[in-house]
Amino acid sequence: MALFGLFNKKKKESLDKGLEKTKESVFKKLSRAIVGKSKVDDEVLDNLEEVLISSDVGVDTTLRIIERIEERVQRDKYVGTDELNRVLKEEIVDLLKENNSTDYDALSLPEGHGPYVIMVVGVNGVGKTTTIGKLAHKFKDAGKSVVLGAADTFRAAAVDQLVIWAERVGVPIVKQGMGADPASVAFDTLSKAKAENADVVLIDTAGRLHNKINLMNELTKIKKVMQKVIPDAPHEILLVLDGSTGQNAYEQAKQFTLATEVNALAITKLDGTAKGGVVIGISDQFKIPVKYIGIGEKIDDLQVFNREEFVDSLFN
Ligand SMILES: Nc1nc2c(ncn2[C@@H]2O[C@H](COP(=O)(O)OP(=O)(O)OP(=O)(O)O)[C@@H](O)[C@H]2O)c(=O)[nH]1
Repeated sequence: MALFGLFNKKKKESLDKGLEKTKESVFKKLSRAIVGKSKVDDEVLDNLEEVLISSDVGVDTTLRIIERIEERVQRDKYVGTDELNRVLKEEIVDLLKENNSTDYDALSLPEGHGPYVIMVVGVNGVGKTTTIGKLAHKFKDAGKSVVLGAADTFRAAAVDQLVIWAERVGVPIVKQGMGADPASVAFDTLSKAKAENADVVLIDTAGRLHNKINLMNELTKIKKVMQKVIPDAPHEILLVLDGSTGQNAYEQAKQFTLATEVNALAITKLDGTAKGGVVIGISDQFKIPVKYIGIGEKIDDLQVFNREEFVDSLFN
């Protein structure tokens, strides 16, 4: 229990530190929004709307949050500005619950399932390879056997980088030469994982967005070939987005959700940006749960997303 408490404390400290910039910016704006006001009225709500939109929460999600707070003000008759932080936290957590009603442990996999296959997608440079490395480390730490598949064969550097991560974490990797067919790499990876009865497979893919049809065709082909080995693979399509790109991340989410059935999100580089609000907006807008957040470059700087912890860290 004491050890668990220590772990949680460490996790919270890293989260607070990782979200420092967003938090500072939101806090400053919020203080300005309520200056000289003792109760939440229309003017405060207008200001709050501006705060959320300028914090990259997105227009639609902001309006949904404001609507919830308006209802709350009507119901409770009086909401003091000193309560605004608490009310905001509660309403945002409830909103995020709509995308994922149960609190789950992202690292605990279905029992007796065979290899759990995660296909990782996202454009170059968002932190895909790094996220796969960190995730492999997390699963390994949780006692799972992991196999990596280097199906981003478009750039030699991408394979090399994943090899470095595999060595660092101490997990096997399946690769072929540069320019090889990504679907063939995926096939080999799943065959190895199945033969060795591995717990988790993480497949890196090339995320070229220049042509939606190409992207769709490529991802569909990889999936089809995977299903020859494991019929219900991939179990998870994890889209990695760079949180520091703000509105660009929304656009990428739009393109990828049109191209394939994304069912989990990892949002990276939340450290060093004031745009952390994207986590709330993207999850709400696309109705896809955020499973992981990246808050630094080091191996331990990936956290399993917890909406209460996140919102608490942002608005405290
Ligand atoms: N600060 C910070 N940097 C990160 C995070 N995640 C990844 N990075 C850095 O972002 C850069 C790009 O990460 P990669 O993992 O190479 O990105 P990728 O999407 O695989 O890109 P390609 O390898 O070019 O396809 C690297 O320098 C990483 O160290 C994060 O959460 N925080």
